[in-house]
Parts: sequence; C-alpha cells; structure tokens
Amino acid sequence: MASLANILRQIAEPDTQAAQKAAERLDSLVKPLGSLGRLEQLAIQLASIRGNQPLHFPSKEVLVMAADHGVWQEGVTPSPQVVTAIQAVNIVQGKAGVSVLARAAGAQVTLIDCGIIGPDIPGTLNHKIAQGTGNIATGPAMTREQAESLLIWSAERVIAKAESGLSLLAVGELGMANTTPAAAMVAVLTGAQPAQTVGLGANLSPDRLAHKISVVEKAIAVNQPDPSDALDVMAKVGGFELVAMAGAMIGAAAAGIPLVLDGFLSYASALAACQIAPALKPYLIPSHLSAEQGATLALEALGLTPYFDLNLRLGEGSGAALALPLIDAACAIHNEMATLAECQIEL
Ligand SMILES: Cc1cc2ncn([C@H]3O[C@H](COP(=O)(O)O)[C@@H](O)[C@H]3O)c2cc1C
Ligand SMILES: O=C(O)c1cccnc1
Repeated sequence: MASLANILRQIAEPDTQAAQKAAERLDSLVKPLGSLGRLEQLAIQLASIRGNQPLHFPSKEVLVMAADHGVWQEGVTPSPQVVTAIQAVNIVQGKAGVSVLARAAGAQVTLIDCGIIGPDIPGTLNHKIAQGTGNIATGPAMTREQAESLLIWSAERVIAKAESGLSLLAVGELGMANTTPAAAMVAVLTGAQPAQTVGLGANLSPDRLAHKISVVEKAIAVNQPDPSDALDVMAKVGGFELVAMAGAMIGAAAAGIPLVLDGFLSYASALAACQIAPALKPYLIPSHLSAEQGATLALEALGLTPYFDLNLRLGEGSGAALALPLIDAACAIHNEMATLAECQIEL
C-alpha cells in the first residue's frame, strides 16, 4: 500500500493551457458570447482536467460506498438498520434510484461494502472494515489507522480503475443513520453549530430533530475531534463510507479524472478530502443542491455552486448520476458546434 503522502504528490495542477484553448474555442462558436452560461465554465473545467486528451468521457462509474453506523442505536433515523443491506442488494440488482439513473446516463454502478452489518453481499465489492462503526455518541467511529488505510485503499482503487480506462467518477453512499456523522463532520470542519448542520435525513420526524442535534453535540463533546486534522475528524465522528468517499476523491484527483459530487454526505467527505488534499479542489464537480439542512453551508465552505436544485435528498449517488448528461452536454457543445466563422457571422 502506498503512503498517503505519495498519493497526494500525484495530484497535478489542472492544465491552464488546455483551459485557455477550450475558452477560446467556446468563444468562437455560433452563439452570443457566453450564452451557454455555466455549461461553458463546466466545459473549460473538464478541458483543464483532460489536458491534451479529447474532451469526452466514454467510461463513467457511479461508485456507491456503503456501511452501517453504531449511532443508529441513538434513534437518529426512522429507517431500520437492515435497510442498508437490503438496499445494497437493490442497488447492485439495478432496482434502486441510483441504478436507474446511472443506467439512463450510461454509467456503471459499483457498490463497495465498507462495513454493512451482516454477511458479504453478492454483487458488491467486499471491503468490510467492521460490522458497522462504533457509536459516535459514546466513542470513536473507528481507529485512526482504520480511517487512514481505508482512505488510501479507496484512493488506490480509483487510481487503478483510471489506469484501466475509467475516465470519470461519480460518488454516492448508503448507510442508515449516516446523516448524523456527516452533520458532525460538517460542523467540526466548518466551525458551524450542529443545529445548523443537522437535518431530517431520510424523513426523521421533525419533533425528533432536537434529539438528533443533541446526539451530534454529544458525539463532538465525547470525541473532541481536532478540526485541523480531517483524518481525526473522520475517524472519531465519521463513518466508513464517508472515509471511502473522501479517499475516492483523492484518488480521482491523483489519477487526473473528474469527480462528481452527490448530496450532503458527499459534501461532508469533500470537506475532509479538501483539507487533506487542497490540490484536489479543481477536480470536483458539484451536481445538485441537496435538500438536507446544512447543504448550503457545506457547499459554501467548499466554495462550490451546484448546477441544479431538484429538491433531491435520496443519496446513493442519484444526484451525481443526474449530472452526467450535463457533463456530456458540456463536452458536446465544445466538440460539435459550428463556429461563427464557418457560418459567416461577424458579431
Ligand atoms: C429505503 C432507503 C433508501 C435509501 N437510499 C439512500 N438513503 C439515504 O438515507 C440514509 C441517510 O438518512 P438517515 O441518516 O436519516 O438514515 C442513507 O442511507 C442515505 O444514502 C436511503 C434511505 C432509505 C430509507
Ligand atoms: O443529500 C443527500 O444525499 C441525502 C439527504 C438525506 C438523506 N440521504 C441523502
């Protein structure tokens, strides 16, 4: 296994010349200057990541990281814990929201079991760290060593996939109760109060919100995570799938491929990943604004403006999958539109 420092060293700066060339090409196309708005900025960002390679992404993966959470026992979610295992099966069998949306976008779905309670699940990639994390309301989610080795494993897997042809990665997650550790991570990493970062998750009854906030406050008080040490934050108040998503982000940047974010849980992982590897930021592509409370705060802290707001709050990578046609569209305008000159138009 490579060291984290070695992986971080592989993250290259995006290609400013390629970005410049793409910007010039977009300005030459048969349309009023800048009229394709943020689609143009997206094409420029993608070009800066692709460098000299053609601007298209033939091989896309939606990577769903899944695990269970000890904090489920605190009554922070209405969902039975076994839904994680059941829905993992649905995802790999092509029946879940992310499966359908990824299929529609021409992307393959991979589900990595980082710690779902129960036996191995056929069709998933098994990398169980444990049968769920520790309960963050009473102690750490995992050890620092577990967090670091999972982060590196996940990054290395993405790097290997990119070496064998993967050109774009979207992340998602699954894990009942995981909006609780994510809210704790966002609070610690941004300095916000838990009351600002805790939301209703998957339909928690509003009259249980104060209890969920108090669980996050307790998790932070008990574990005392160091806000300047994202690995410490993830190990103490995070979750296996949240660490694995952060690792995938680092791996994508190290491999030079774009990384599409999903919802609130992916924002929490991105905050941690960007603290560990600030150079990965140019590789991140936001998709939607999650409806979860705390989403805007987390995206602002990341300095990212989402591309769409459909009131989504499913997770699984569903919002990231929905952004894939937008990415193809940005490439297509750059590659296929005629120029003003070809059409004998002078503006
Ligand atoms: C059937 C079902 C499918 C899901 N797919 C994603 N989530 C989403 O909800 C969970 C987080 O919400 P909370 O923290 O409130 O438990 C995560 O699994 C997330 O991916 C689901 C939740 C359910 C119930
Ligand atoms: O933002 C998300 O992706 C989300 C929000 C609530 C529950 N599950 C996922």
